[in-house]
Amino acid sequence: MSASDQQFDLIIRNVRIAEDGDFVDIAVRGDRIAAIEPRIRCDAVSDVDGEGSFAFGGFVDTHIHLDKACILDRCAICEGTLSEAVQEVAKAKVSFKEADVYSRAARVVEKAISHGTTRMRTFVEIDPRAGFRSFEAIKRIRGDYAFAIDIEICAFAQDGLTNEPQTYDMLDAALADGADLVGGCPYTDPSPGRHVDMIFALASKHNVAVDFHLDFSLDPDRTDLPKVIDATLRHGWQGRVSIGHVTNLSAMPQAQLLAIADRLARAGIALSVLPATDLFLMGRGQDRLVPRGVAPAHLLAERGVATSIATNNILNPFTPYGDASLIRMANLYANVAQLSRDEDMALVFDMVSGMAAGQFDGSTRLQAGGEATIVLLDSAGPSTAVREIARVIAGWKRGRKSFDNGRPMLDKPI
Ligand SMILES: O=c1cc[nH]c(=O)[nH]1
Repeated sequence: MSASDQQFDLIIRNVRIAEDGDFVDIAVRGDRIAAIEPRIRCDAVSDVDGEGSFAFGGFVDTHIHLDKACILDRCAICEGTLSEAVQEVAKAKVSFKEADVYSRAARVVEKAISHGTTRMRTFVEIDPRAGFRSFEAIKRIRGDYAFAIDIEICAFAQDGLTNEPQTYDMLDAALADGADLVGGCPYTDPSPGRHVDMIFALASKHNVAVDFHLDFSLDPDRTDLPKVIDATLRHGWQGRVSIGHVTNLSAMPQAQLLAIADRLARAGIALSVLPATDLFLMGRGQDRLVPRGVAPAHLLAERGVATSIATNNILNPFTPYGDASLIRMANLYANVAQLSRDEDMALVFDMVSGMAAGQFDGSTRLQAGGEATIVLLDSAGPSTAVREIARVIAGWKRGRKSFDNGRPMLDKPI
């Protein structure tokens, strides 16, 4: 039966769902897409003119730290190094209160929603300094903003495990109390190999995915990656492991890089690249020709590695900038990676949308029968959106309008 003459809750007319594609209408009933067809004749409770915009399933942020966002006023940045950032946040989190974490995280989540993000994975530090206060706050954020965004909580050991065994028990408790997955950071632990094993022990016990901050240096020979690959294969965790940063990939000869890409693809390990942080923290100590330190995710994606570009930190010593915009991150990555072809732009768009969603077992493809989570961009399609940092117009989560940025209006003199 054609969609015409049927009754829908929502119809969004005159949108494209592919670069420069034909215009279609998207009809929604309840929380599902009922039809995507040209010129649907129907009655709908809400009838929206998409005015030629590009419709897709929303941006997916695979790696963000909501708990320590917006704390520039509490931290010093003198060196701009990784170790300074870790130490400054370790000091600051001692005095984090639940209400304070909630209000800073809410500020960032609301920005992310208005920038078209419909899913995110947030790390939350759980250790003797942070206690469970950040975790409790972020659980409330997850519930309160579920109308617009799906938030995954990764219980995270930022400051080591073997040096602080209490953290292990706290992560264990968080995983029993609503954390979705577990995250580790081998490079801050005196025993990185043991750290990797402890994180996998928690993942096995709770049957959850794992996400590591990994290899944050420019030394290709200093790496914990083989340990993570071995543990992934040993535990049969293919498709359930992500690694973030891995900045040393940017310092490798291409043959070595591609060999690693093939190993990652075979082990089903996904890579998140965080350009804003990596550009800020890498290459300190050089007064000229500062290295970029951003892993070339597009080259790994071409070898079959699931890759994503994410925002990471916002307004703290790891990244003293940020607005939680993934289309801005995509544009930054394309610029840093010196990309120019349409197909590369489309790949970069995929790394903040469809391919990123794959890391969560999800999809952002708009299709009849699929979830009616829809975001409109002022663009002819993905490639153009990355080039131009397309304006985000409005979005619906499971069929319900979740935000509307309105249309810009020029007031020309008459
Ligand atoms: O260890 C790290 C590196 C980057 N960003 C973090 O939050 N932690």
